[in-house]
Amino acid sequence: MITVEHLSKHFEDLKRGRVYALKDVSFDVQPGEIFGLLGPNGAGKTTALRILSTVLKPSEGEVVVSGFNVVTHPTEVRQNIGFMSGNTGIYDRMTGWELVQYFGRLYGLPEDLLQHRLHEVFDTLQMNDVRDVLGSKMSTGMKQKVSIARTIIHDPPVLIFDEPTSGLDVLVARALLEAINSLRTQGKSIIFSTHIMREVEKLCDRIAIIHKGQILAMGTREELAEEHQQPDMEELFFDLIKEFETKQKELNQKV
Ligand SMILES: Nc1ncnc2c1ncn2[C@@H]1O[C@H](COP(=O)(O)OP(=O)(O)OP(=O)(O)O)[C@@H](O)[C@H]1O
Repeated sequence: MITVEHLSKHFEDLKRGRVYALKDVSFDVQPGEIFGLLGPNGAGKTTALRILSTVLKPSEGEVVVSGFNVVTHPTEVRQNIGFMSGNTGIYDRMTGWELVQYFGRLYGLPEDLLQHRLHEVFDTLQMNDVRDVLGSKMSTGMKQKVSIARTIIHDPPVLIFDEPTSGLDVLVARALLEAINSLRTQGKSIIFSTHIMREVEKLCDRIAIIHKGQILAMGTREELAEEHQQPDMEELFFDLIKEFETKQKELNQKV
């Protein structure tokens, strides 16, 4: 489970001065749920996910992952999460099996448990054909499967996917989304960040629309449609952004 409360993050940028990547963001993700962070480039998605995975520290607010605070217990948080982005690396000179095994060892899994998990993960993801293939010889689809396998080898309760389908063809992307979907049924708490509306519509139980570091709307598809009287997600997305920009402009004119 993940809880994010009043999270803000700013950077001191040489050119732009203080930049708020996140402003007072709150949400939670429950076990067995896929929570979608939907926002355009620069919305703050990556910053939020980096804080969740302890790479960055919050400026304000509190983030708790599986009962551990990201600032005070980063090691425990890292043991409880799996992180996958679009460019999760595959090593040319390792086979699929060797690479996932290597990551299992990095996570400190005892050898007998590791061997059990390797068989389990390769079976579940139906990737025994990649077992002995070197990274340099893998297709994009194979690489993605190995990336997921290395993300889940330590069986973490929380999974974070940052634009995982970027650069993939539709078939590979579809297979990846199906794999993520099956992780939900195993009771994982999953965050899925993307700027692709269709992915969110298909996959996510709840959605937060994020823009310029702020959550503009949050809920299930049905709740969002009802609340904003707009059944079309894409239209809803553009309406919210337009409304936000108009308000910002008015505020700036007043100052
Ligand atoms: N280290 C940094 N220094 C200064 N500004 C930063 C830094 N990291 C992020 N930002 C700014 O914070 C804002 C949010 O960036 P972030 O990368 O989180 O967005 P994003 O939603 O992930 O977008 P993208 O899909 O383009 O990665 C942007 O304005 C970005 O320029």
